[in-house]
Amino acid sequence: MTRLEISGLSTGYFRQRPCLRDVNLNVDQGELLCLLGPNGAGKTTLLLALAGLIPTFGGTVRIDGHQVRSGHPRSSVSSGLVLVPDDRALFRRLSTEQNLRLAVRERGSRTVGVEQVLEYFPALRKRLKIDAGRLSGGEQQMLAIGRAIVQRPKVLLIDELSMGLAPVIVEEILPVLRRLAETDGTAVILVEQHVHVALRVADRAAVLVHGELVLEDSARTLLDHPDRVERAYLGQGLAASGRSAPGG
Ligand SMILES: Nc1ncnc2c1ncn2[C@@H]1O[C@H](COP(=O)(O)OP(=O)(O)OP(=O)(O)O)[C@@H](O)[C@H]1O
Repeated sequence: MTRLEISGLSTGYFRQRPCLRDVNLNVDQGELLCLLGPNGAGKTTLLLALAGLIPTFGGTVRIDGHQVRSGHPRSSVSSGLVLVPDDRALFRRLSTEQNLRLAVRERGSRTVGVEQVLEYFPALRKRLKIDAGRLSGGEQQMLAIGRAIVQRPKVLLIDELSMGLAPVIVEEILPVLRRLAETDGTAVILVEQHVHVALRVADRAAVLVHGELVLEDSARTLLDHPDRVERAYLGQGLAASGRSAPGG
């Protein structure tokens, strides 16, 4: 079943000069899609638009068939969409536990308890009383995703999951997203700069270049044919962007 349906979406920071043009993308219930693309392609912009944090200039976004009001973060949140931004948006001076409890309180009845988050991320159990600002980068990312999990998102958007994290930590976090998709039916969009890592965990991948989706296929197919992703990037100069090459 299609959970997230993006049709003809155009968005950006200036109406006269949209960064994204006519984006069409569907994500199914329980599906994990990785969104790839070189620097400045518009990946973050797409997530911000879906979360209602920047305006859209055309097109529609639907979750479970219901249209989300564009440019209204509350409409996105009440439709079940949760964004984990690249800065992780934690309350740094509140403890891990307070960060989680606040997320429970913000969302009311549809939430899951703190205990369930600790089942997903046992590493946080010993850090409950520590201020979020004093956690390691990996723990902060776990907490940020934990705050999202509390809200039982229908659609979960994660920007730059592995930024600044050791590979071993990333390997600990990614299976949680898989589990969330499989057990709760969450549709996940993961923006990830390590192409190979992303393709290994995702069901499907989409490559955004210059604000347009230029490639969409199953992650398995693209893992077997990394040249296709490479070619999509190459128009934008993969080497110059500093991104890790597919397979790297
Ligand atoms: N606040 C802003 N105001 C104006 N233009 C912006 C703003 N943020 C981003 N842009 C521009 O929008 C375009 C898309 O940027 P975006 O950050 O979405 O790309 P990205 O694919 O997420 O790149 P990266 O991987 O480097 O984060 C770029 O040309 C960027 O310069």
